[in-house]
Amino acid sequence: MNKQIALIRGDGIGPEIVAEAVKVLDRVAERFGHTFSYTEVLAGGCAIDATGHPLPQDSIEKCKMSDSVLLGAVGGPKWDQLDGSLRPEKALLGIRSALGLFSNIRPARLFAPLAHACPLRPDIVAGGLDLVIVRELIGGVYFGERDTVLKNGEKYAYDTMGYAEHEIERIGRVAFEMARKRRKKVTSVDKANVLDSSRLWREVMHRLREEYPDVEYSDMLVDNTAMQLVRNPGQFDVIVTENMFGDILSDEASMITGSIGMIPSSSLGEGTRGMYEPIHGSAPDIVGKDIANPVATILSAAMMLRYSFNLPEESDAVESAVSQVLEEGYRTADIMSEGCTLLSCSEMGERIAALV
Ligand SMILES: NC(=O)C1=CN([C@@H]2O[C@H](COP(=O)(O)OP(=O)(O)OC[C@H]3O[C@@H](n4cnc5c(N)ncnc54)[C@H](O)[C@@H]3O)[C@@H](O)[C@H]2O)C=CC1
Ligand SMILES: CC(C)CC(=O)C(=O)O
Ligand SMILES: [Mg+2]
Repeated sequence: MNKQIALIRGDGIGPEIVAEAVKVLDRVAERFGHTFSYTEVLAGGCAIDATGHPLPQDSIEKCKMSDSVLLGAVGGPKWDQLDGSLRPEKALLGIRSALGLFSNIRPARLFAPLAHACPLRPDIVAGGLDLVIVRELIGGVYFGERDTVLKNGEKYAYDTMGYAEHEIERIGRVAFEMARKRRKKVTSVDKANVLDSSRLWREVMHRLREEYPDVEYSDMLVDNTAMQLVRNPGQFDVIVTENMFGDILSDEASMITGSIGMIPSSSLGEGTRGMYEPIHGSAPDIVGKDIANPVATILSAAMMLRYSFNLPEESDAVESAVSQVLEEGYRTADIMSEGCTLLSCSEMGERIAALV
């Protein structure tokens, strides 16, 4: 199989972790007889430095011409003072929107050997943890009308959260279909006690659940969900929620895996072209030290193999290699525990690639 992959290395630790995922993809290509070729795409702070814009039109075109996109992370303190539309993070929102990637899947799975790294109580962790957050990705407050205006002699800034029925329905379907392949349980998370957009969210979800009588369904308010994720994460199978709630809850859920460096993601729309990225950011505090955890990016590449290229065996091989490395006691600094062997970012990538 020949595939063209757009690589957005981005900023901060982005280039370090993407390099490790590429090592793993190259090993997959070698072992299974595929050809993966890469197109370098500029987006984020590095694109601002090179072109003055976080997402040049040429970058969008390159992504559209590729079979899929692998992204590290964008942003960092160097660009923090820039105005809203010129910020590196806008590149991320821009690509997601330009490619129509409404469905962001963020699996939070505790690998058994990392149970010790999980900050939750052992009795909560016992038996394993495995949930998926299905996050709506191109609507809600990150894409709503916004402005900063002068009001009563002072600055007033606003952002608006809004959803159309069809936007809620299509992400709801993704969640119900996913639940059918898992433990058949959907928790829809909203703030329907306050927000109109959440009340519509709930109305559409309730309509949809009639089509999935085999799936257990419940509503949960987002503040309660934040608490329940720590108190009893084992109660969740598939969580479906709007853009910002999903963003926040998935960072929280990463703690059940031991580290934010462990959660991958896929972002898909109607077709097979997707964008794959770790859920974390550019981690400016550890950039250039070769200590970042590349596993989330490597597992994102595994999701690309499964969902965009329909290569389940190859994807399984990558996930098994990650499991094996962890079982053998190799760790990056963020998941290090006593008796284990500390690896750098690049050593971890090489070790996983060697086991594919
Ligand atoms: N998808 C993206 O490109 C995202 C970009 N950002 C941007 O990244 C920059 C930094 O944001 P923060 O709030 O600091 O969030 P962050 O996720 O970059 O870092 C939070 C903490 O987690 C650690 N961490 C993150 N990834 C890690 C990894 N792979 N291995 C080990 N430790 C890791 C960092 O060292 C830091 O202590 C900001 O400019 C932000 O806007 C934030 C989130 C997502
Ligand atoms: C620009 C932000 C929405 C990125 C982020 O935090 C995320 O997608 O998780
Ligand atoms: Mg986030």
